[in-house]
Amino acid sequence: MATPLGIAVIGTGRMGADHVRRIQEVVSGARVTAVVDIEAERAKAVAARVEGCAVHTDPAAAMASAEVDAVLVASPGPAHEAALMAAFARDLPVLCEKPLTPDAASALRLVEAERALGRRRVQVGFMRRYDAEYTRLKALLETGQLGRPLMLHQRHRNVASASFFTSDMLITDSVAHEVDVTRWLAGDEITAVTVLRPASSAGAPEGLIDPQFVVLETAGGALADVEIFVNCGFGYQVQAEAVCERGTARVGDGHAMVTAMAGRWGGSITQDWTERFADAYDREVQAWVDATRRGEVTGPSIWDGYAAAAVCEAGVRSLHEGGRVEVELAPRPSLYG
Ligand SMILES: NC(=O)C1=CN([C@@H]2O[C@H](COP(=O)(O)OP(=O)(O)OC[C@H]3O[C@@H](n4cnc5c(N)ncnc54)[C@H](O)[C@@H]3O)[C@@H](O)[C@H]2O)C=CC1
Ligand SMILES: O=C1[C@@H](O)[C@H](O)[C@@H](O)[C@H](O)[C@H]1O
Repeated sequence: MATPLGIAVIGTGRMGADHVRRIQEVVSGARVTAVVDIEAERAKAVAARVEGCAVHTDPAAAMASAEVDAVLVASPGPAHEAALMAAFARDLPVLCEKPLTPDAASALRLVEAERALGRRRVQVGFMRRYDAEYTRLKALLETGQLGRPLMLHQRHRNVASASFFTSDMLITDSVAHEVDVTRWLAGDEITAVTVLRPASSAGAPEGLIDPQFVVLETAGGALADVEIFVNCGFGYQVQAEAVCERGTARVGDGHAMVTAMAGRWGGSITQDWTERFADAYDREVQAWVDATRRGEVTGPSIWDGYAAAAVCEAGVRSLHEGGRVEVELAPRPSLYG
């Protein structure tokens, strides 16, 4: 394809607007030809920065345009199913922000709909798979030098949660990343989840169960623990340590630069995901554009999105009912290996 890939960006909030900027200024081989938001003024403000960009309030209307070759979905999770079904109706390739959907049933409907098309059309936005530190960890584990991973310790801290954040969203919106990382690094499905509740922080909004402590079990017997704390107040920290048979490997300590000055030693902590994972988002979107222009779909699949949704749903049950909840996955279609 000699002409740039024409992309419709659905949802022009924080992530959508950042992806529009990325496609226009960082990524090669693509341009934004349409933006969509149910808040028309927000979409118009973003479109005003892009020459020749159409504005819509309905995703299906944008997808009907001959200028749109592919779709980037950055609306909230509950709106993803409708947007993806509209893209499937036009057989358009999609990069869908995580979570694929907030529950397993809707995610499975999407797996079935893609399977009915007979080929993959969707890459799910689990961007940590494109982060330099996480890809090095994955590559090291794949060499086998450390032996099998037995345990994975993960920490996920946000400075403060959004006003609409619920206790369930700590799992479905935030821990969804660690669920994907665990499946990806272990190369295995997660079979059970236990969510424990430490005392909630006085810094968290009234009624929000924050922090939470999540234990994931894999089919091969590995254990992963995740501390999720979305009102830690001090910084954005995402860390993972793999404990293997012959050694350990750890990423996310944030020691990219350490300064020594005026009798003090130390570094700074990133404040949010747009800063910590900026390079990962760039690589993720470029990889999607490149694959789409080759007529391929790579990266995290709709199955990965479904599996994460099923694990998160089990986690939400454990949060409310207590105890260990087993994950029930539908049979994996051959399309997903
Ligand atoms: N990969 C990552 O690290 C991150 C991913 N996300 C994901 O990105 C997505 C968007 O998150 P944010 O940008 O933070 O949310 P946001 O609330 O800032 O923006 C969402 C936008 O979508 C619009 N919208 C709502 N329903 C819509 C619909 N049916 N059709 C079109 N537009 C609609 C809203 O009006 C709003 O402008 C979510 O799925 C979220 O989980 C968010 C933050 C980081
Ligand atoms: O995906 C993201 C947000 O939606 C979520 O709310 C945050 O907890 C994550 O750190 C961020 O990467």
